[in-house]
Amino acid sequence: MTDTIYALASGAGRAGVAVWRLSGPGSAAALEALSGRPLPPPRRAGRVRLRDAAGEPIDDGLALWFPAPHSFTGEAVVELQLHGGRAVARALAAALERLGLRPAEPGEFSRRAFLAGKIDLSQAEAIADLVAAETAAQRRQALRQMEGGLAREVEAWRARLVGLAARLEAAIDFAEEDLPDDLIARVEAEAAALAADLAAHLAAGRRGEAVRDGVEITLIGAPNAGKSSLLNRLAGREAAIVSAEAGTTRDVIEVHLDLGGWPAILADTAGLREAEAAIEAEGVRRALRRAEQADLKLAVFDATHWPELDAATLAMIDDATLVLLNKSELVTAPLPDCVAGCPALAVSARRGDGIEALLDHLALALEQRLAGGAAPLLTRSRHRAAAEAARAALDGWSARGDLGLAAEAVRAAAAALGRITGRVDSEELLDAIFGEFCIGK
Ligand SMILES: Nc1nc2c(ncn2[C@@H]2O[C@H](COP(=O)(O)OP(=O)(O)OP(=O)(O)O)[C@@H](O)[C@H]2O)c(=O)[nH]1
Ligand SMILES: [K+]
Ligand SMILES: [Mg+2]
Repeated sequence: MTDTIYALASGAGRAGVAVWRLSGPGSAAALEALSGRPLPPPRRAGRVRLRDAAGEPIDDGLALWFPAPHSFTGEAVVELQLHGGRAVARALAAALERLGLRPAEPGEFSRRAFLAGKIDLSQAEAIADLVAAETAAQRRQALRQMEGGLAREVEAWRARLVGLAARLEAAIDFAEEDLPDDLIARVEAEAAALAADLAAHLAAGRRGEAVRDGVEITLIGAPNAGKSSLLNRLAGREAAIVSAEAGTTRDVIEVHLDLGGWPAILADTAGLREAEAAIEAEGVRRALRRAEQADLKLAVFDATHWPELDAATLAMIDDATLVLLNKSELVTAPLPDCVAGCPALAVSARRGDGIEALLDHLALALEQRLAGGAAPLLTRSRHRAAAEAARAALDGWSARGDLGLAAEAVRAAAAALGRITGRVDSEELLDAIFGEFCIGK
């Protein structure tokens, strides 16, 4: 028999209200035992006073009972709204464990919902994404997927593939001369159309992954150009150490930014120079590696040196670079708005000059990168791998050769797509997906 699990579903620590979730065959009996009263009517909040087995009061709150199968997990579920204190939490957990319930594993509620067929894998992933969403774009994307946007499309693709496989298999049973003339041509045209569809979704999926993960923006520049000061200014907090000493930053320091609703990960790096000390040299290596993988680079120069510019930084500039001339408040001569073919902004991390313009520029750059075209449905590398496998199975096959092999390729494509929604799955895959959830989800 399935065991009954419990978890604090809201954040731990002090809070006005904490939400607890119980799921499994023993959840209703646990509520009756703790409240000493009959269950409230299904899906209606009822006031409860909870006591442990010794009659010691635990808390006073609200309880909701969702009889199976009409619940999130498909099992009998009880939700409790109690006060969010540590002592209440400890007392309730102890009382539930005495009643035979056990703490839920991360993602276990969603896993049970998946196993009960309440949601598919892509929807389960979307729940985790929604909980982790930091920007409006991430929230919108996660909601679309949670409401079945990707699952519906995948099922439509699979249905088309299953139809093709059926026609190919029927054709195998025809004698060569009885094969309808255009059958093979029609099957091939349809498979090509589907492959093109997948290719379009794969291209859009790059945007989907970038929205989920955040666009990588990396600050580079000579020591003391003011990279860490700019990071702190953009983050609105002292995330990185700033000092007048050249070579202050060594490790890559990341902050998450919401740029006009679009997500970015801004990284501060060690100042570029021929470092003598081993630790700083390692910092410079990390800076270079990070800059290479960045979606967008912010090349920071000390404007007081203008028109002289640091050569190591200039060498890193490419068409995905924005030049920042920092410490502009110290300069009276006019500064350029273009450096080495890249747009340049005069800014002052110290006074805040030009920071609004910088934020606007970044928000626009992200919008150009992430918006436009159809809303992406593929949002994870896992989805991309499955869609790419399906497209590969459809690529370069021809029903003119061997009908059996062609049918096989079409079935392989359908199976690859099925992995997105969990039609074809393994324990391992489920562990990987649900393991990244927080407890109580
Ligand atoms: N006047 C002025 N000073 C600034 C400005 N931005 C940074 N500084 C100063 O420049 C010095 C270096 O700043 P950091 O932010 O540590 O520079 P960095 O580029 O991160 O330096 P490293 O980590 O050593 O590579 C500090 O003394 C800052 O206070 C600015 O806009 N104006
Ligand atoms: K410094
Ligand atoms: Mg620094």
